[in-house]
Amino acid sequence: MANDKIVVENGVLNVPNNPVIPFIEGDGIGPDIWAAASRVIDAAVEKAYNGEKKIEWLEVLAGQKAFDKTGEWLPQETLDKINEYLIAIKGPLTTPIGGGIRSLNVALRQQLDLYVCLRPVRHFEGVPSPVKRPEDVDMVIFRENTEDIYAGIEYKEGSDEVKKVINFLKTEMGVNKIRFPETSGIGIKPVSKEGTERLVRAAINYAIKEGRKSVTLVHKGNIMKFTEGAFKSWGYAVAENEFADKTFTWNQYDAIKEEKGQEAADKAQEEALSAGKILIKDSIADIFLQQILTRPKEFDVVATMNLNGDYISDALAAQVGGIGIAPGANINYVSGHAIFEATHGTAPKYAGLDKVNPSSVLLSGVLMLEHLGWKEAADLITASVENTIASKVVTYDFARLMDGAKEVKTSEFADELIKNM
Ligand SMILES: NC(=O)C1=CN([C@@H]2O[C@H](COP(=O)(O)OP(=O)(O)OC[C@H]3O[C@@H](n4cnc5c(N)ncnc54)[C@H](OP(=O)(O)O)[C@@H]3O)[C@@H](O)[C@H]2O)C=CC1
Ligand SMILES: O=C(O)CCC(=O)C(=O)O
Ligand SMILES: [Mg+2]
Repeated sequence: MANDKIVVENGVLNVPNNPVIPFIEGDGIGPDIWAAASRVIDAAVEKAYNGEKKIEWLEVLAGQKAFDKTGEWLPQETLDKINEYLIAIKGPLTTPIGGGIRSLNVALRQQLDLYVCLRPVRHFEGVPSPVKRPEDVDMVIFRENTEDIYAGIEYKEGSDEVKKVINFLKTEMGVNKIRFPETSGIGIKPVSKEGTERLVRAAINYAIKEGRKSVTLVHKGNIMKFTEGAFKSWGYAVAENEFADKTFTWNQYDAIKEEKGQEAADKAQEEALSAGKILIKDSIADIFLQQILTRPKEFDVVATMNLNGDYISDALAAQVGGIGIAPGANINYVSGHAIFEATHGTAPKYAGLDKVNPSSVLLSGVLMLEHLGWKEAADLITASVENTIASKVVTYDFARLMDGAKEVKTSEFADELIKNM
């Protein structure tokens, strides 16, 4: 069987029938969930296309497995292979806290410039949830993936570097409000116009393509004016400059209100929305976290910076059953590179127990199949996840919250998904 490369031509993916797709198994629970998810993906592809299409998986190393075999945490060969084959999928990788190596997950996103972290959040019927109407949650998070405080520009307390930075801030920049300068670590938060524009552009393009109603820019711009506040202003400008005929912004609403009064602004917004325009609005991050719980129906596509997006992803995942079922993708819409990955981490206490829910990495695989245009296979998996959960055969995370559920292992859940396909 001929192996082949996925290529991007004029912005469109060209996917052969036997594409080579690199995978990183991941640390901790990675091997358990990847073994289960890859079996389900293969079964769905086989069933959807009667053997005409098949993914040729290519293992690439990162994390502990890479270190044990090569002495490197993220070998150049791994980056080269993903670069070459364009699309990859990965399990979670461990990041030590408070020292040690920087996040390999973040490094992969930065080095391949995968500027969008796409995390759709929807409810599957029957999945236990802490909220009354989890079905009201149907949001798609566009998290900026390459900058912000998450970029890892940090200087350790007591180091020569931090002394230099603090001295520079004091003497060159007139900063006199570092409360304990002798014992502070310093983190730097770069947020750029270009980085914001490409993220918000991707979110609006997605909203247009998928017939979504609004894009909410989430920021803490009242406090961090030139990073998060600028994100909001640059975001509105993208909508107004590049999507004028397809969007109506709260910025425009405010301008009309100022000039002609509230009634005129309400009327303009109503007319725009009934003409099918997408509402571009914004929300300060703290109240946003309340409102996604109390009024989730008001939110649709969400565009935000890296750290906010990290918090929001796990908070929203909780509302629809937890991170065991929350998928994700890291994408560069220009180069065509993408790495699909679970939202959760390595859950070390469950490593090797064949216990956890493989749905997060599996549904990331569904996103990947959709991205490849292999919708039939993607739909088979989605329907099987729905049916299997409805039959109450689930892993521990759901079983502990469901009455009358049968708890199964990770591998058994995969068997059940394949059987129900
Ligand atoms: N993209 C990535 O690769 C990510 C990597 N990480 C890394 O993972 C490591 C551990 O992080 P931690 O903060 O503990 O977060 P984790 O997401 O690894 O685990 C936290 C808890 O979430 C639940 N959980 C996670 N995955 C699953 C699953 N597949 N099925 C069911 N439940 C699940 C478990 O809850 P319970 O205890 O209630 O059963 C688990 O104890 C860190 O090194 C961190 O840096 C973290 C996030 C993303
Ligand atoms: O890289 C890590 O260890 C954590 C990343 C993370 O939490 C995320 O991307 O959601
Ligand atoms: Mg996270």
